[in-house]
Amino acid sequence: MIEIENVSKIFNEGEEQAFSALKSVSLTVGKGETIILSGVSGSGKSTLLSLIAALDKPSSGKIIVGGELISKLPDLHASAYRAKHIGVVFQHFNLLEDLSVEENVIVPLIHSGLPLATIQKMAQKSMQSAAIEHKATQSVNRLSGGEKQRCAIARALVHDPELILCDEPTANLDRANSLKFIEMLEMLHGMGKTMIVATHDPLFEALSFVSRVVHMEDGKIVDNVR
Ligand SMILES: Nc1ncnc2c1ncn2[C@@H]1O[C@H](COP(=O)(O)OP(=O)(O)OP(=O)(O)O)[C@@H](O)[C@H]1O
Repeated sequence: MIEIENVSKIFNEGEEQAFSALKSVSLTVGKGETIILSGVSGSGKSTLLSLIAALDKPSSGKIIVGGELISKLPDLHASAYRAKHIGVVFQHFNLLEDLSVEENVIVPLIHSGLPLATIQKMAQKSMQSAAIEHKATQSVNRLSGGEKQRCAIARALVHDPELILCDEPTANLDRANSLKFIEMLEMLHGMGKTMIVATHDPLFEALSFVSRVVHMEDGKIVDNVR
């Protein structure tokens, strides 16, 4: 599903403040695998996720997702690739606070060209999967942290992506909500989704549905434990 070959990322390349955030990283992730990316703050986890999501491009190396070379996609194609294949859940949820839950959830479908009734049905289904449909009409700014996270999950799932990327998804959740989030990941794993979760959270250690913990240090993968 994902092949990452000798990927390096240098920020501010060629300038005095050039910084090498990823150093020749190689990783293969099979379809349906759940991978934990671990490592201290600054080790390169978010940078790697953003390259897989084609939100940024590597300085060198290749990233192939589902047979498509995404490391060189022009921006327009990169957003089409995300809209079709990727769901992303961020630490800070990245929701539009003044809009309702349902309005946030349909954002990824705005340019899909699908009829409104279809979009509303897809949003309904996704909000049900994420257990947030009872708050559909409520503004996001009045939700609790756990509810915001469930709204973010509903938005990430609305277009039924095969690949789900999570960046520190439980950093702003209490233990009970973190455990609920993990249950949801397990359900998505059962649906055959491929998932990569960057986290420091010890709750993710030794989960039965996780196939590997990939440990990063200083821009490199130092351990790839099955
Ligand atoms: N746009 C940028 N310009 C310059 N340096 C950057 C940029 N983005 C990230 N970096 C640097 O790259 C390194 C890796 O950052 P990254 O966000 O990938 O780490 P991380 O492992 O995800 O950390 P955290 O757990 O804190 O999110 C850090 O030292 C960071 O300061």
